[in-house]
Amino acid sequence: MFSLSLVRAGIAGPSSLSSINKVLPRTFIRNASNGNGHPHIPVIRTLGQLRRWRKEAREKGLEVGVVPTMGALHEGHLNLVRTSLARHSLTVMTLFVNPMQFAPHEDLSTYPRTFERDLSLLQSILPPPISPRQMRGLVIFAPTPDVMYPLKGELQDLRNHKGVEVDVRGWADVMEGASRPQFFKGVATVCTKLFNAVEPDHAYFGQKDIQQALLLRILVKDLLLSHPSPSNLHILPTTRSSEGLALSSRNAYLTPSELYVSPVLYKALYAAKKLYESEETAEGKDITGEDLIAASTRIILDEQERILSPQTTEPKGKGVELQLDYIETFDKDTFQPIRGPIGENKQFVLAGAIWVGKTRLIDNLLVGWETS
Ligand SMILES: Nc1ncnc2c1ncn2[C@@H]1O[C@H](COP(=O)(O)OP(=O)(O)OP(=O)(O)O)[C@@H](O)[C@H]1O
Ligand SMILES: CC(C)(CO)[C@@H](O)C(=O)[O-]
Ligand code: BAL
Repeated sequence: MFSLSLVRAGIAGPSSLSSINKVLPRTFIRNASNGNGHPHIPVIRTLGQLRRWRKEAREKGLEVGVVPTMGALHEGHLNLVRTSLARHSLTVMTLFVNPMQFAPHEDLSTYPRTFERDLSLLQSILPPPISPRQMRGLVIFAPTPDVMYPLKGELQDLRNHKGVEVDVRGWADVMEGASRPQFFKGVATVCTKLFNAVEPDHAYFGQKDIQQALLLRILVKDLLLSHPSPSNLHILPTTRSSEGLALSSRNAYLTPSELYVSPVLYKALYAAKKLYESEETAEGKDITGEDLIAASTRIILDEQERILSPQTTEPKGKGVELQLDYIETFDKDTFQPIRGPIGENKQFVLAGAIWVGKTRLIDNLLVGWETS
């Protein structure tokens, strides 16, 4: 028989659903019985429910992985979940569009919210239960803003915010932090709260947001967190479309013409990485950070010129407004920009952000190292 705790954790089979229906509060088992033959995924809404679930997992000695997201799921998110499911008995996907990381002029109100679709996608990747020993469990933690910010006040205009803000000073004000000054404060604050709430043994983030993931490693180290520990905060590679575009929830904003143009950021970063890695420059050892930035920038400016040119014969993407925000080369540990000759065996990040129409896209490539 399946035990109640296994059912609660989402790792017991559908035959046990009637028993949890009797025992668990309705909010906890929302969507418990979906009738579509897929495994159910419990949706936890409150801190109390989450803490009870976590206590049981600890008492049973079950390892917990967390995948923090803002929903509007795509294959990049699903890969994070698959990895956590494969490695740990239990996985919590958090699904919370965090107001604090959006400045008042940013896209909080239009950010895609696709909860029912997200749930179906997650159901479709859960392996069918074979035997209790082989089962893997997934729950969703989808709190309201009042659960995450119990003091309730202003969350976007931080001049008027009262309450705790977590600021990873020295790492949060360059690249993404320079373009979006309150972004990392919001991310660091909400992730500290999520880590306190879930107490995960392991946490999974995507390389697509490399600065965010590396900054969070610094956060857990500097706050002496053990759940997760810095070495258990994992960064998984970026999932891309066949054209190279990094998958992103905000890609949903792009028109077909904009989608056509969008892989230019990846192509620009890739060209600079190849330039650095080419034998010619490695032997010369004198290629500079500025050279790599210039090589990437050139590709974006050329594409900008091409799509705006009345002479262009390629209709796709024609007229799309492309705007470079930044291209940067930076040290993976200090976030300091790389300037002057890079030399050999340097570990750094090539990253950039562009506006495609009204949508801001980011991407990066790692040079001389890999994430883990
Ligand atoms: N293409 C991707 N490959 C791997 N991980 C990804 C990818 N896209 C997002 N992630 C990761 O998923 C987690 C949740 O990200 P989030 O919910 O913000 O989605 P997103 O696609 O990054 O959305 P946005 O468009 O807002 O940037 C983050 O750790 C993020 O780095
Ligand atoms: C880490 C995160 C879930 C915090 O809100 C968000 O920034 C994201 O989805 O990358
Ligand atoms: N993936 C990062 C979330 C954001 O841009 O707000």
